[in-house]
Amino acid sequence: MTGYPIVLDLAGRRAVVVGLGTVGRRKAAGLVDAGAEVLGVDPVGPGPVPIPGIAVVAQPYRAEHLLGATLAFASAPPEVNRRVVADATRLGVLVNAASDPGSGDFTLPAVWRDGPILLAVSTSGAGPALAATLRDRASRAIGAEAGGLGALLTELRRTVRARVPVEQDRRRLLRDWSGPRWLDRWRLEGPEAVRAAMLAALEVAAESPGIDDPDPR
Ligand SMILES: C[C@@]1(CC(=O)O)C2=NC(=C\c3[nH]c(c(CCC(=O)O)c3CC(=O)O)Cc3[nH]c(c(CC(=O)O)c3CCC(=O)O)/C=C3\N/C(=C\2)[C@@H](CCC(=O)O)[C@]3(C)CC(=O)O)/[C@H]1CCC(=O)O
Ligand SMILES: NC(=O)c1ccc[n+]([C@@H]2O[C@H](COP(=O)([O-])OP(=O)(O)OC[C@H]3O[C@@H](n4cnc5c(N)ncnc54)[C@H](O)[C@@H]3O)[C@@H](O)[C@H]2O)c1
Repeated sequence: MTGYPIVLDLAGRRAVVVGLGTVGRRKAAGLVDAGAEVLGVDPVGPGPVPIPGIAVVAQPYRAEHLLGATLAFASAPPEVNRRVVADATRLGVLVNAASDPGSGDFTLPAVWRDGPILLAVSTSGAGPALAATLRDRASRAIGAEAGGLGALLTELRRTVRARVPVEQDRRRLLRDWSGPRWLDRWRLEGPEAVRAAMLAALEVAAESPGIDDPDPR
């Protein structure tokens, strides 16, 4: 069985990472990338290369460290992780268990981000290194244009909603701008050409409702 993927908004929410070794540091860095408020717990402290953006409690793990957490990550030695999983479960905090994944609530996919685009690949525990290989291959297939095009769409979708009065026109524009030809055009002609063409189509839809795209390349 595979799990249920969701995209969590962790901004301003606390994630507690117990154990800041190789695995815990990777989890903590990914959480910072996602905007979480990260608390690391490790008796050794932050280690020689501190992770920017995380707070560290230099103590052996205690259940109190989980208070106020939205997510917990058990990435210490297995005997500590078992306690983290038990405490988190009792407190209703969802927990990732690095040493015994089946005992926790969720596992992590291999991730690629570019602007608003997020690609996540899971092998459901079959092979984490394979997840990273598939992630690398899929991100190359998506290409370097997607992040820029995504960011432009974030901006233009707002303008479309504000300025294009006819729903059919709005839908036609937004569906068209999500087609693969715009990725190709971004690569061949550059971001400014794409932006100008989209703004021109937006202008037509705003000023002359019901007219087709004048630039349907
Ligand atoms: C994808 C990624 C995300 C992340 O953690 O950020 C991730 N592991 C990564 C790397 C990685 N992990 C391991 C290796 C060494 C090679 C190997 O063993 O294959 C490498 C490769 C490397 O280090 O390059 C060893 C390992 N991992 C787990 C166990 C325990 C077990 O399987 O029982 C063991 C054996 C430990 C031991 O030897 O005792 C368990 C889990 N690792 C998962 C995720 C979850 C399943 C995801 C899935 O199946 O898709 C799961 C179930 C739980 C979890 O941690 O969430 C990240 C990619 C980083 C990136 O490149 O972006
Ligand atoms: N999920 C994965 O990808 C993956 C990969 C390799 C290993 N593992 C498992 O993850 C765990 C961590 O692996 P690692 O390679 O990062 O190990 P590591 O030895 O590098 O790190 C473990 C950390 O836990 C800390 N620690 C020890 N006792 C603690 C306590 N009482 N409270 C808080 N922290 C404490 C240690 O100081 C150390 O920094 C292990 O249980 C291992 O079996 C998971």
